[in-house]
Amino acid sequence: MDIIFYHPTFDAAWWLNALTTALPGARVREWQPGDNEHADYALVWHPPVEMLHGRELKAVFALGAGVDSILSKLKANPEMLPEHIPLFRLEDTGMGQQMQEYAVSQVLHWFRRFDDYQALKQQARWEPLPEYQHDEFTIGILGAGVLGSKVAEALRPWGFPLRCWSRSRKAWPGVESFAGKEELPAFLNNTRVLINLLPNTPETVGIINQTLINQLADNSYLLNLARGVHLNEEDLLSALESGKLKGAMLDVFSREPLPAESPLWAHPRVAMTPHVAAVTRPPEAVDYIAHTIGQLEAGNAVSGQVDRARGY
Ligand SMILES: NC(=O)c1ccc[n+]([C@@H]2O[C@H](COP(=O)([O-])OP(=O)(O)OC[C@H]3O[C@@H](n4cnc5c(N)ncnc54)[C@H](O)[C@@H]3O)[C@@H](O)[C@H]2O)c1
Ligand SMILES: O=C(O)[C@H](O)CO
Repeated sequence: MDIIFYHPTFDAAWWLNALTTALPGARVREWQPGDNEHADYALVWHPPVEMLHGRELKAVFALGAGVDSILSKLKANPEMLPEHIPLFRLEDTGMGQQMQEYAVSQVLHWFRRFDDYQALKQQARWEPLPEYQHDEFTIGILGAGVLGSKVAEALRPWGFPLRCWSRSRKAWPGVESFAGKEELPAFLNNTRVLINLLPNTPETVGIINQTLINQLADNSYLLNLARGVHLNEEDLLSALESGKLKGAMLDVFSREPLPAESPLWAHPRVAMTPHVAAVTRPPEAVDYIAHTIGQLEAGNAVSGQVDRARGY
């Protein structure tokens, strides 16, 4: 079996070695421009069109959870990967735990009013504030997939009312499930902390805008862990200005790296990280890909295949 690998920043030597160990007998090589030799599988992130074009591959694996960048490339270059070649993505592979850590720590930060105490400290003010109550801190998770479910699971023991929104209804213990566009208003009503874990699709671009934010509880908080294009950054700034939103924690931005002139950098109620909420963990990713290839070779059903028409 021949496997080609391409990632703009990962240590290819490490991956080649790990894949060869996990798939004994496989010949794994780093793809280089001009390499048109046979391959059965391709492991990629931001691949050049010519890497995949014209190949009769058994499958392609995207080396991340979100497939928006490869799907938009495929839209512009459909010949790059014919529809009959399946595209897989990473499901969890350690990202779930990272999202849990991020979400739990940030929700508790807001719930315990550390943002307020930080602001008071700037003014050298010693001022105990009233406690927030769990029942006034409803947490709504947009996107109830692999990562949304892990975040819900980690938040459950903390006693906050939990709800999720997705295309189809979920039956998760302790989580109220809302499904489809028609139930979005009910999901937003009274939500105090909105956590975004949707995929980037034509239906979800710009979803966190003024209309959506206005339906949240007053003094609410936004945690964007998915993609920058989900959020209208001007509407966010207006909502912070009006007081509708009390704070935002952003990991992803409409332009990355965030341009120096963005007002988000200096905003006192916006915190941020540089798209690191959940990164690909190579050992877990290799295990997952090796297992999936083994299942595909054995003709067994596997999960993680991207539905190109749906966009995720
Ligand atoms: N910031 C980071 O570091 C980072 C890391 C990993 C993933 N992500 C992002 O997180 C996203 C989610 O990952 P995942 O593995 O949980 O994806 P997933 O495909 O398992 O889950 C997606 C969820 O969104 C819901 N959904 C999709 N379109 C919808 C629509 N139009 N209306 C309602 N619900 C809709 C689905 O029903 C599903 O519940 C990824 O697509 C990626 O963009 C970000
Ligand atoms: O989708 C992912 O895996 C991360 O956001 C990296 O882009």
